[in-house]
Amino acid sequence: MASYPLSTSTSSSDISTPRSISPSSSVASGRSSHSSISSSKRMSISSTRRISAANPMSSVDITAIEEAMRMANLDTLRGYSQNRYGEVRQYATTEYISQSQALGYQMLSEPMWNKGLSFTPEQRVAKNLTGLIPHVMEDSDKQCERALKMIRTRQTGIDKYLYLSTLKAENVDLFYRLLIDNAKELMPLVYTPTIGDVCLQYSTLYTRPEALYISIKQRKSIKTMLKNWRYPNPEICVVTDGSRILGLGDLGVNGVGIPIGKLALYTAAAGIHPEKALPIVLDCGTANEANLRDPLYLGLRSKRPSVAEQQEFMDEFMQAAAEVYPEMVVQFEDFESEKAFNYLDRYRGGYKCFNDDIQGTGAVVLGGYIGAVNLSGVPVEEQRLVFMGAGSAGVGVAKQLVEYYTKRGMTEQAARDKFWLVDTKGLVTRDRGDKLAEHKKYFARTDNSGHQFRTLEEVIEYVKPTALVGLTATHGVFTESVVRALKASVDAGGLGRRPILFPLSNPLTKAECTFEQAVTWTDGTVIFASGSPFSSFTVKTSEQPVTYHPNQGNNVYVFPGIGLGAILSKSSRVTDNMIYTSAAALAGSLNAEEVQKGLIYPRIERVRDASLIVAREVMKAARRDGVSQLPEEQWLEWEEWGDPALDKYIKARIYDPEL
Ligand SMILES: NC(=O)C1=CN([C@@H]2O[C@H](COP(=O)(O)OP(=O)(O)OC[C@H]3O[C@@H](n4cnc5c(N)ncnc54)[C@H](O)[C@@H]3O)[C@@H](O)[C@H]2O)C=CC1
Ligand SMILES: CC(=O)C(=O)O
Ligand SMILES: [Mg+2]
Repeated sequence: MASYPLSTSTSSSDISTPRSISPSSSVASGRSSHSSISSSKRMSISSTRRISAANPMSSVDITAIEEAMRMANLDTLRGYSQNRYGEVRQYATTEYISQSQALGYQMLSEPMWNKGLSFTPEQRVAKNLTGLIPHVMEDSDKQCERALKMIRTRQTGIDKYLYLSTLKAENVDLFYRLLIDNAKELMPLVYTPTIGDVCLQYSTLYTRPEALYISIKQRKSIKTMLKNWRYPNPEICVVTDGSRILGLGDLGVNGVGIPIGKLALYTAAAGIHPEKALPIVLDCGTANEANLRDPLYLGLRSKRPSVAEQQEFMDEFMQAAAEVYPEMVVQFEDFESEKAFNYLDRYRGGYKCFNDDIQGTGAVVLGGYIGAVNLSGVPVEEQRLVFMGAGSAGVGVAKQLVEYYTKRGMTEQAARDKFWLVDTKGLVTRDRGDKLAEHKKYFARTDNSGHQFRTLEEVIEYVKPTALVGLTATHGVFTESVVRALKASVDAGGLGRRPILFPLSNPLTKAECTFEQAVTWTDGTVIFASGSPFSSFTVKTSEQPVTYHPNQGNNVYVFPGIGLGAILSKSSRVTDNMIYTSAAALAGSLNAEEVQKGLIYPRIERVRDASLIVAREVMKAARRDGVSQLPEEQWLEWEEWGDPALDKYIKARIYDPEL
């Protein structure tokens, strides 16, 4: 057990000092005063000044606090202080019972400031923490070891998730240190697949708010609700209306687990500061009968209103968000297909926004496809792709791949002809007889000579594809006969060509087939990527066992870098080129070991490295498209020094938890 001598000297380094991100001059404003505080507990400006002068939180800028109070029209102060950016903000938790004790408890109860057992002796004395935490001082490794031990003793994914969630609510640095250093083990807990189970039960599991919950019933106060967010000036927001959560359907407000999880990955994978991440669920009711019947359900107990009314609400949200947080990039997540396409078209010209399911998924699959084609032995021009699923993800991916082909010089028509999309009614054709959703029309085939192909087997027999992509949210649709037919159609000439098989639906229970099935049914030749992670699979042979490694084809490899790139380049819009570039950057981010292993994505442990490369290239694309609002001199300087200068800029601005 580590021990240390207690010293009475105070440290010059203050925990509240900004660390890795450049200071901002913005201040919290517009908050209401808390008149319920008894007068004995109130602090006047002068007492604040006295506290600040007397105690070691000496970096607090009194002028800025006074300015914040003036703007908020406050005559009493309830715990304003500065965060790491130098921004003034309000403590939600502060009840000043006595100055000396309050300071220590504040440090421990504020998750962004709590350093657990890492507080140095100097900090413990300076912050009046002595006696409030055990004597031992531990580095981050030791504290992570304890947390990992606790996680591993828990039996279910949800129990592990709940432990992690509590940790995040208590000690943000420790949570992110743990997540970053143990990405392979822990990412499936805060993200897919476990987050799917969490969303299904969110209303029962709920213990504390972690997002903004904006209901259509309170649509006139969206701005007020946005301003009520705990931290000032968020830079990235992930918003859903819960209408298509992973492959689990309409979960209503329970879908909020997705924005929370995605933003945890923004921090872990791209170093967006946790204070700058804003998860939002727009509650418009739900079509989910089980939720509507659940007495514990936390959302509006009503069916969704008309599409037009939901759109009006979305219009109001987008306007309010841009007004309250003009710098914030908005990521649309898990909106049901029609809305997903509509909102992207509607807002992308006027706001800084992108759709992760359409554009992020398009980019991540393109990134993996580039590597997969190289491994397959089938030249890219000869590839023929069948997509099972023609929703926001299926169409988004197919369109991104069409762009890839056209950038390689193919005509748009020839590129489009490489794709056969299948949905619940069979091959999507112009003359199928049903009213095709708008987003499917682009890929509707006209070369079917009036014949309608109803099953995937029929489509494979007809198309003879080289690649099969699943985005159906339906487990088991890649049957043994389907996968064997794919293999046969790729390897018809016995040239050792390999099939590309991407069952991409989430969570794991919705994957179109498993990794083990894919390996077995293709005799180990498959090039495989799934949306949620599968384990490696070892086949025992008469000689020595052969282990096959799956890839995870999930938009987590691009959305954090797209968001970070858009933020750091101060982009006024998220352009198609920024999205496209993210795919190319991802494809180029594998290291030699990964290439040698036959992977098509970097190992998930390296997602942070990949995100930084993606962010850098997205920034450059923003500049090329004329949407970066960084000063021209800055870009000229980077041009002289090249990528290392830009990398340095990015690295200096990202969050790296220190304990
Ligand atoms: N790996 C990744 O990064 C991503 C994975 N996804 C996953 O993709 C899935 C689909 O998402 P969306 O396109 O947004 O959903 P969606 O509901 O818009 O589309 C689903 C499509 O699949 C079709 N479909 C459903 N069952 C089918 C069946 N048995 N046979 C043939 N077609 C069938 C539907 O007709 C529809 O065209 C979800 O599970 C989602 O989690 C989505 C985004 C990213
Ligand atoms: C990964 C993701 O965005 C989805 O499954 O919806
Ligand atoms: Mg999604």
